[in-house]
Amino acid sequence: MLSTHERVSLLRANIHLGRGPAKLLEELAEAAEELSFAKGEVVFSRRDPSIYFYVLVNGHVSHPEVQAAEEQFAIARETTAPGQLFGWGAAVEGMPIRIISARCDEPTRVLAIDGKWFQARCRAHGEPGLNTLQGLVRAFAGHERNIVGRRGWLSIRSVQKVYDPFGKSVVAVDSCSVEIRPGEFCAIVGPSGCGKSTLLNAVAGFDTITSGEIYLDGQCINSATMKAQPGPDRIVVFQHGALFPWATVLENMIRGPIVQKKMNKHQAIQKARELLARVGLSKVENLYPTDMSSGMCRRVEIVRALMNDPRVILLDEPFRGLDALTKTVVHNALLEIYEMERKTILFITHDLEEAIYLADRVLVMTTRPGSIKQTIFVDLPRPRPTELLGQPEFLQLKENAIGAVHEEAVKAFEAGEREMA
Ligand SMILES: Nc1ncnc2c1ncn2[C@@H]1O[C@H](COP(=O)(O)OP(=O)(O)OP(=O)(O)O)[C@@H](O)[C@H]1O
Repeated sequence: MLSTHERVSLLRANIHLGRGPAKLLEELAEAAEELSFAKGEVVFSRRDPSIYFYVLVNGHVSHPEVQAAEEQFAIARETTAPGQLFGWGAAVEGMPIRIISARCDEPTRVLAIDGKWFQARCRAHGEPGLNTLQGLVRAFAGHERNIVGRRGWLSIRSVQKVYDPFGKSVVAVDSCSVEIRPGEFCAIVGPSGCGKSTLLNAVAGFDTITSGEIYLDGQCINSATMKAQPGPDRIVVFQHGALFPWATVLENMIRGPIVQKKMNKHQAIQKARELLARVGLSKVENLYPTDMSSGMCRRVEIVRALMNDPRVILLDEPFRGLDALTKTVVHNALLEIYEMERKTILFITHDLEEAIYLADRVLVMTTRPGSIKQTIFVDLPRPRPTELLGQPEFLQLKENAIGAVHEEAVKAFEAGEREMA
């Protein structure tokens, strides 16, 4: 625990009070909450991001959304110096709330400050809110300018799901938190029955959760107190495929947007043909699914997912059961679509090689109740050629993933689970 004096020195580094009443800084120091985060944790996962902002005590925090953007930002991509501010709170009056996720890259300690409280105290001291956090305002003004329009930020916060079949409760997922930035390709792996599909269904809005919240672009889409609903902003591609066998590829493509009244028939046909052409599938538009290979059907399904311009694409083991050669083809097709659209993708699989080959980040889940055990950052350049699969850096990542999943699979086995990863 820091003393009040130490806290005041830390706060003074970045919080410039207009008229500088030392009393307010002291009040702030005493009210701030000291929190510790493990490596890989996301600061916002423990509290309402619209209310808090943070002062670094020690450690290292980076901002994946900022890193993802190409332009230069006024905001630091990393927060490393004690006293630096990060996060977004309701500290500044009149500014729209914009959330930036913050990932701890090493064990990190912070002072968490309730922005609403701070705002109220500023008013009581006659401090105009806008002058009090100059560093933060500058940072966010820069960020605000640059990320407007980017969509697909998924925030899963402390999610728990308890199934209660016949009164015998099954805790499928517990304390599960993860931030997926706009345009990120994130794979989830873990032993059988650890809760991967449960999590995906909760994001898709197919199922309720017992506690926690799930946000999409800052808007709550699932929580214990709301009735989750699927929406066209989140498209799911399942392992068993979902093309209508009685309809041609083109009819399959246009059906959704027409039924949902998002497009008229003419617009839908135009969009479908445009998408098929972009991935070299124009020739199959009049074929029926039964006339095509399973690999081709999967490719069509993924392209179909883009018809509604979703914010997030959720894939639940879409390539399970395909032979190795077909998998290579569909992997490349998916990567091509990803390069083209840069949609946020949440991809569930048992295949660790597939996860590393496709994703920016692989999340390893613990055995049931599932939570995030380990994050494997896949810093391999894109586009990714198939030859990458034999290269040492790829094999090293695969070995790390195998180690982490195997450990959990053994635990699952010991706990009496029949199936293994
Ligand atoms: N509707 C349900 N009612 C009761 N228990 C359920 C229900 N759905 C899933 N479960 C249980 O919740 C746990 C997590 O299931 P889930 O399907 O999410 O795991 P998974 O990691 O996707 O598994 P797999 O890799 O085998 O597909 C399992 O123990 C499962 O038996």
